[in-house]
Amino acid sequence: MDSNNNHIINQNWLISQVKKHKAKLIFANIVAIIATFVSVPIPLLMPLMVDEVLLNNPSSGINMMNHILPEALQTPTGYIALAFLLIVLMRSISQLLNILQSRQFTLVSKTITYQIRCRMIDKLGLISIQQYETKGSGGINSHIITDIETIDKFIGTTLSKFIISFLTVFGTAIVLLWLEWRLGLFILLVNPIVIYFSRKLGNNVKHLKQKENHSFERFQNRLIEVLDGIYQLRAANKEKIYLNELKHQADEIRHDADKYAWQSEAAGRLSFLLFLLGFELFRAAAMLMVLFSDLTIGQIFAVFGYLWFMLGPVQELLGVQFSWYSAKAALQRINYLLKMEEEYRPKCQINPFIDNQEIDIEVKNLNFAYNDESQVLNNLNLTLPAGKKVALVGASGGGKSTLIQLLIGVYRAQSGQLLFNGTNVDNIGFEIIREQIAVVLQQPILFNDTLRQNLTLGSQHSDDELWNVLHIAQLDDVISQLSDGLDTQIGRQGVRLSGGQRQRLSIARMLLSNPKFVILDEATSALDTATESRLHKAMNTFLAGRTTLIVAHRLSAVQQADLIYVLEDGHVIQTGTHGELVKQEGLYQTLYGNSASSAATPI
Ligand SMILES: Nc1ncnc2c1ncn2[C@@H]1O[C@H](COP(=O)(O)OP(=O)(O)OP(=O)(O)O)[C@@H](O)[C@H]1O
Repeated sequence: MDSNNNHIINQNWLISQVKKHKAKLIFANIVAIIATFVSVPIPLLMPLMVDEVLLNNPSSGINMMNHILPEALQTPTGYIALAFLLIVLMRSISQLLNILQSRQFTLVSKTITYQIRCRMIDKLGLISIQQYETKGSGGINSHIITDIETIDKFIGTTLSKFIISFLTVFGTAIVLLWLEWRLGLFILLVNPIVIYFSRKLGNNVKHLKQKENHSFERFQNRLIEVLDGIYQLRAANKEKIYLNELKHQADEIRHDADKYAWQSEAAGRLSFLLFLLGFELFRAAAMLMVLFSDLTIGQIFAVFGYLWFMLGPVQELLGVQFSWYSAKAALQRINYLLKMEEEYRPKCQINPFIDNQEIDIEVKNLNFAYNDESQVLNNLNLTLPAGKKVALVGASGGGKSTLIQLLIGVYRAQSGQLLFNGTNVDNIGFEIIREQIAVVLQQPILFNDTLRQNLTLGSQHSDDELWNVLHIAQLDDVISQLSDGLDTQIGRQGVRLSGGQRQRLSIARMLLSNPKFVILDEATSALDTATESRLHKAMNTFLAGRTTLIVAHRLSAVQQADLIYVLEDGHVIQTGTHGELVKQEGLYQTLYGNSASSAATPI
C-alpha cells in the first residue's frame, strides 16, 4: 500500500510542480503587480477632476496637467479630455497585463493537469483487475476527465484571478489609508471579517459537492454499461427499464447538483451581503467625515470610486473558496484512484525463457478464491508438458478460465505454486511471462480501428506477414473481398464482423505475436464445424513445439489434445487422452462418451 501512496497528488508534489514553473509564475506575479499598479490609481483622478477642475480649486494636479497640455488646451474641457485619455490608457494597459498574466497561469495549469493526467494514465497500467472490476470504467473515466477539468479550472482561472483580486483589494486599502487612514483601516478590518464568516458559511456546503460528484460517477458507470449492452437490452425488450433507471440516476444528479448550486450560491451571496453591509457602513462613515473632518467632496468621490473598484475583486475572493472546495473534492477523488491497489508485479530475477526452448508449466497445490464466499481452485495440481497440446474440460464454473487468469498473472493465487520451466512465477515476473504467452478469448477484445491495427496492436509487421496469419486463421478470403482490405474499419468492438470472424481475427493476432505458450479459451466456439476443422488443421504446423492450453466444451476442440485434464470443483478429477478418458467411467464419459463420433458437443 505504501508504494501506492507514492503516486498521490499531495502538497509536496504540487510544490515540486510549481517549482518547475517558477520563472513563469514569478513573471505572472510581477505582471499582476504592475497591472494593479496601473489600475489602482484610476479613482485618484476623481478628486483631481472634482476639486481642482469642477470646483475650481487648482492645485498640484492641474499643475501637472499643465506640463502636458499646450496652453490652448489648458481649460476644464482640456483637463477632462486628458483625464479621460489617461484613464482609457491605464485601463487598457491593465487589462492587457491581466491577459498576459492569465496566459502564464493557463500555461502552468495546463502543464500541471497534463502531468496529473499522465500520472493517472500510468496508474491505469498498474491497477489490479480486481479494482477495475469493482470501480467500473465510468468512475475512472470521470476522474480522468471531469475531476482534472475542475483542478485545471481552479489553477488556471480561479488562482490567477485570486492574485489579481487580492492585489487590487490590498492596493486599494493602501491608497485609502493614504487618503484617509481611518477609512483605510476600516476596509482592512472589514475584509478579513467577511472572509471569516463566508468560510463558515462555505463549510456547510462543501460536502454537497462530494455528493454531487458521487451521483455523477454512479450515473456515468451505469451509462457506459447500458451503452455497451444496448443491443442485448433492445433484443430483450428491456431497454426502457434501463433507460428509466438512468433517468432516475440523472434525477439524483439533478437533486444533488441543485442542492450544491443553490446552497453555494446562497452562501456566496450571504457573504457578499455581509460585505455590502460593511460597504454601506463605510459610505456613511465617509460622508460623516466630509461633515466633521477635512475630507473633500473630490476625495469622497475617490473613496466611493475605490469602493466600486473593490466590489468585483472582493466577489472573486469570496468565490475562490467554493472553487477550492470543488478542486479539493476532485483531488481527493483523483487520489482515490491513484491509491488503488496495484497488480502484483514481482521483479524478474530469473528468465527461464532465454534459450528459446519450449515451455513447460507446472501447477502445484494451487488455491484461489475471488472472495470469501467460495473457493474456486482447490489444491489444483497439473502439468502442461513442453510443446504439447493440453485440454482443460469440465462443467461450467469449474475454474478453467480462472486458472488462465492466474497463469497470465491477472489474479494471484492465495497459496500454491506456478512454475514456468521449473521457475516460480514470482521469480520471473509477469512482464517476461506475458511476452511468451498469447491468449485467445471466446469474446475477443477488438478496437474501433482498422483490421491492420487490430491485428498488430501497434507493432510493425509487413503485409505479407499479415496475410499469412490471416490465411492460417481462415480469414484471408473474407478480408480480400473487402474494398479497403486490411484498412477496413471494423467498428466498436468489431461489430462489423461476425462472431466467428472476430474469433478468427483474434487467432490471427495470436499467430502474429509468435508466442511460445498459446492459450485458447473457447477460441473457436463461434465457428461452424467445417471452418473449425480447417482452422485446426492449418494451425497444427504453427502449434507444433508450442505449449498449448485449450479450454473448450466442444469435442472437436478437445479430442485433438495430447493430454486432457477434467476439472471439477477446482481440482483435477481425471487425466488422460481422449481415447483413454472415454473408456473411463466418470465426468468425461458423461460429457463426451456418447458423442465420440460427433464433431461438436455442447455441454
Ligand atoms: N471476476 C470474478 N469475480 C468473482 N467471481 C468470479 C469471477 N470470475 C469467475 N468467478 C467465479 O469463479 C467460478 C469459476 O469461474 P470460471 O470462469 O473460472 O469457470 P469456467 O470453468 O471457466 O466456466 P465456463 O466453462 O462457464 O467458462 C465461478 O463460480 C464464477 O462465478
